[in-house]
Amino acid sequence: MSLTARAERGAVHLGTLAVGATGPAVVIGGAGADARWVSLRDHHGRVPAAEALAGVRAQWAGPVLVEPFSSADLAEIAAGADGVVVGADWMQDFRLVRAVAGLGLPVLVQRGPAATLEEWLAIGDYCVAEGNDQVVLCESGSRVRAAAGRTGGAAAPPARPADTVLDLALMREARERSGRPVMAWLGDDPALAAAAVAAGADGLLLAPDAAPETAAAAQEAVTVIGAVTRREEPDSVLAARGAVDRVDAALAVLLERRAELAGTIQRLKPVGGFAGRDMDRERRLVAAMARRAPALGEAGLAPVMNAVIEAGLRLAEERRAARRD
Ligand SMILES: C=C(O[C@@H]1C=C(C(=O)O)C=C[C@H]1O)C(=O)O
Repeated sequence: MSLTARAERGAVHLGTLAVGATGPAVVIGGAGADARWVSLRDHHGRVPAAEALAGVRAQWAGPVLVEPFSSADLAEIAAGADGVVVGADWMQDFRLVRAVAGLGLPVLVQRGPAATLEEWLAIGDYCVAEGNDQVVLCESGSRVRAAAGRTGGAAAPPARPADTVLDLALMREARERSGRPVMAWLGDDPALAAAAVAAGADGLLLAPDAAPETAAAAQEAVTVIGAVTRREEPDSVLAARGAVDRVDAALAVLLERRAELAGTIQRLKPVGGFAGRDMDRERRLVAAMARRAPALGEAGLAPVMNAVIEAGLRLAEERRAARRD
């Protein structure tokens, strides 16, 4: 079975950002993300939505989502945000969810830490019943541990990984059952970014103030792991070049790793470097690769792999010479 899943969600547009389209997964969170968000619950309702939005807009021209504190925030959110976050801690506040859905903005529904798949999907259907089908589902973890060292106040979304465990199987099932784009909440910890992308996440949700390094690590997973596991279907030169750039990023990571491993073999073989070249082994590895790259085939792969192998051997010989100096 192929690892590559076809991306075929009904896309949801957060301003200019398409979530669940045939392009790459998106990152929403702090600096370095594709979109930002702000939670008014972090401020316990003391900061008006318009003020919070203005604060983000002053430093960021892209899409902005807002999690309301109460229904009093909704008019200002409707006037200035590109989407609304239904937080994990109040996913089942039906009155507020209904009012949020009624704004007509895209809604990102975080799964409550004890909510079942059915309860979570029902919130999406609830939005649809309000005439809003612009729904993204965000798996946000189940509470499975004591809330040790939990920070951010009782109203803050659960901070991974302190007390919650992300359920990527549930996220994947939500995607299959609902046909909606799905995301994974990573908070400030990018450790599961690669796993989430590989499990089919259409996006990664980071903490609103996630460190730039967290956003960078999430983007790297979207790029490299996405290139391997997510089949993009670009329909323009620009989009196709973006997709090629992601595949090249993955190739670069693998080529560097391959050169290291081939270098290890040169050091361990009785005769390493160009002098110990084993053309039979090279032909066999090209044949094995051709089974995964049938369109290129052995004829297409052989010159590519010859160049790759020679680059590795040159690097190994340079390093050997440097060790001798
Ligand atoms: C790494 C080796 O040395 C050389 C380099 C190879 C490679 O980069 O894959 C393959 C065969 C040899 O010509 C090896 O013998 O396995």
